[in-house]
Amino acid sequence: MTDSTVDLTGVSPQSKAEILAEALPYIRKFHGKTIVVKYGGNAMTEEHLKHGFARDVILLKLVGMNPVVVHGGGPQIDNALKKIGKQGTFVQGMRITDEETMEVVEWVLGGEVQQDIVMLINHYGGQAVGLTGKDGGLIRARKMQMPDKEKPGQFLDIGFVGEIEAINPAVVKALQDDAFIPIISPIGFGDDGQAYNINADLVAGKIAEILKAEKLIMMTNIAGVQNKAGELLTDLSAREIDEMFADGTISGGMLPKISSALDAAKSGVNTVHIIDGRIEHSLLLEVLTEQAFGTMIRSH
Ligand SMILES: Nc1ncnc2c1ncn2[C@@H]1O[C@H](COP(=O)(O)OP(=O)(O)O)[C@@H](O)[C@H]1O
Ligand SMILES: CC(=O)N[C@@H](CCC(=O)OP(=O)(O)O)C(=O)O
Repeated sequence: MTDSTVDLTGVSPQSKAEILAEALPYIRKFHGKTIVVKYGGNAMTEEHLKHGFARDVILLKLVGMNPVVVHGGGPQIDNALKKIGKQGTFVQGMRITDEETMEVVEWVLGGEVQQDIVMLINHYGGQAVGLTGKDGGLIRARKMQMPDKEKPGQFLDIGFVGEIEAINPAVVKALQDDAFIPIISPIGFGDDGQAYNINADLVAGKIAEILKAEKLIMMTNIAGVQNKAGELLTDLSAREIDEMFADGTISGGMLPKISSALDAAKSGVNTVHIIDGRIEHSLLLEVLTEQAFGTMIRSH
């Protein structure tokens, strides 16, 4: 048994068959549809989760869906920064990115993390191709203007953090048509060739929107969005999200996540989910079963 294999010895043949049969309507419904998966750095901290994820993505592709993976790597960047004696600092969920940090970000995201995912998917028999925003002009970015909450009308300088100016999905579409699985690193490029560090949730949301994805699934390190009392909210409307932003219930990395989830839902992505990527095969559970899971973001 490999470390990504679930032990089914106690499960009866009948139950195994039922699990497979339950997937059939979902396979039919999502056949030929694009599923954008945001694979957060916190959902890839354990080796067995990475193996399980790679196999899940291949399975979705093999049954006729078009998975597109946008990966993060926040904790992995933090580890690399620690090695050079630097500490990661965030403002409203965005990493302050000086020149040295940008070099680390490019190396960790576009190198280590992306190649790790590509290698695992290929190891299990899929055909993954790694892309950064530079490839095929995929992500054009500019320096992010971050409003200073203390000084209305002014902006904070958070370095080489980018916001998306435009997405050119041609390269992703070409790969999809050719049975490849695109693995996208959230690094954008300015017209002058400057690389920008973009929060992976923003890239995933925008890619889902541009590709007219059926689903956007954000895999993170928490069961879903919680209210002030710490209870899991199984679905959230735009109005509820506004209230939670206003009263501070949503903070840190959840801020860009919810914003881009809501933008994607409003822009026509049919279903948007925030799920717990620490659960083995959470991706399959979300796409192929009736299991209610995580938080669904509604556009109205
Ligand atoms: N209302 C909330 N509900 C759930 N998580 C929240 C909330 N507000 C802030 N968070 C934080 O957001 C984190 C997820 O964002 P982040 O760490 O950026 O994840 P990822 O690396 O997967 O993008 C959670 O682990 C949690 O600490
Ligand atoms: C600007 C900014 O904050 N960029 C992120 C990019 C990686 C990311 O988003 O990773 P997760 O999805 O694992 O959080 C960062 O530097 O951490």
